[in-house]
Amino acid sequence: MNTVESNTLLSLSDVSVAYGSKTIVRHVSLDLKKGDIGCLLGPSGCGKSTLLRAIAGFEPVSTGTLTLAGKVLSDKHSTVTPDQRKIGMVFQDVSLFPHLSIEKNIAFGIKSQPKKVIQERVTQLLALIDLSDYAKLYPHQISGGQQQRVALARALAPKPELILLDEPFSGLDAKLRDSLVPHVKSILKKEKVSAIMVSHDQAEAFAIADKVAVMSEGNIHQWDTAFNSYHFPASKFVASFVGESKFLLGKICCEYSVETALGRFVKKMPHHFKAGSEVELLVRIEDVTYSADSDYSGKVIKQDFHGSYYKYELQLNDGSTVYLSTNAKGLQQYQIGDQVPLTCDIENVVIFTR
Ligand SMILES: Nc1ncnc2c1ncn2[C@@H]1O[C@H](COP(=O)(O)OP(=O)(O)OP(=O)(O)O)[C@@H](O)[C@H]1O
Repeated sequence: MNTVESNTLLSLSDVSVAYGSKTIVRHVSLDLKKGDIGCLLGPSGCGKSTLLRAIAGFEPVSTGTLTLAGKVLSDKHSTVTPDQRKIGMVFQDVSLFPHLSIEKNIAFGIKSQPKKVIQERVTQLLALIDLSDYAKLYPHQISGGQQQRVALARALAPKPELILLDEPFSGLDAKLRDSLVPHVKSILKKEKVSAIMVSHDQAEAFAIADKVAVMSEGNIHQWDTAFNSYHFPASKFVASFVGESKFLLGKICCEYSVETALGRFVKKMPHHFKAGSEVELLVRIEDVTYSADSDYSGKVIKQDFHGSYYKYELQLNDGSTVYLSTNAKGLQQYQIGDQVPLTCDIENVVIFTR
């Protein structure tokens, strides 16, 4: 067995999942390394939870093989039951046992173990989630964020090989989420447990995950680091779902460059389009800036206030549009219909077929 294989904890090979005759997850393959956190990221209804439920063992696979630590959990012929999978789960609605104290909630999955072992593990987990002083309280006496940490500790108690988190932060307000996401990440890393989380929020996925699977309509478009998903999107869907971006109409000039309404852009590596091909070029909001003496300009067709910045949508002379953001403290603000001089500076030129 080579190093790559021995480092793999969870492996999905050509996995499909169907409800009756309706296929929801389509031929998905991915490997998750031991200790890594993966995130299934995609719009509502794309099949994230269905895939998570198949990993947990609540849904059978209709094609492919799912293995954990080299052991087949599901294939077309057999399936290991959820309780035999050594997988812990944390759901969006925390579902702690209301009649049990925090420490008894955490101990729930290990109650058949010797008393001393239970005590040690619960004490260790209470410290890990920063709730050592809350052991005797009941779920209704602690906040939503604290309840979510207890749910995580309860799932971690039996030392599962993998933790599955289904939208664990979506019931929480934005500020609490911002502080809880890095906290949960550090808990998972300290426990050295691998995890797969489901999210439809890019910022949340990027903040927690080592690898992100960008999904739509049951397909994984890209299973990669957050950095690569952002800077080297594998498909137009990934490019548009991750980050704030638009696509410029373009025409290929030679093997390195493309001509657009905001000038010519040159790739570092040759592309594979024929000269003359009509294409689309990814332009992120941060690529476009105001530039007083530019030869290029766009007309403001939309304006949104985001507190610290304004976001404008500008139409170029060929009909394509780009985003521009300006610091809301600045004096320079534009009205609908204003013509704004622009430059566009793109670090990694990403081109798609039109
Ligand atoms: N038990 C079920 N029986 C039949 N269809 C289902 C079942 N559960 C989910 N679906 C359908 O499968 C599709 C994918 O649902 P799923 O919950 O996996 O998506 P999701 O990406 O997790 O969405 P969300 O972010 O809204 O939770 C949806 O069209 C949904 O209606």
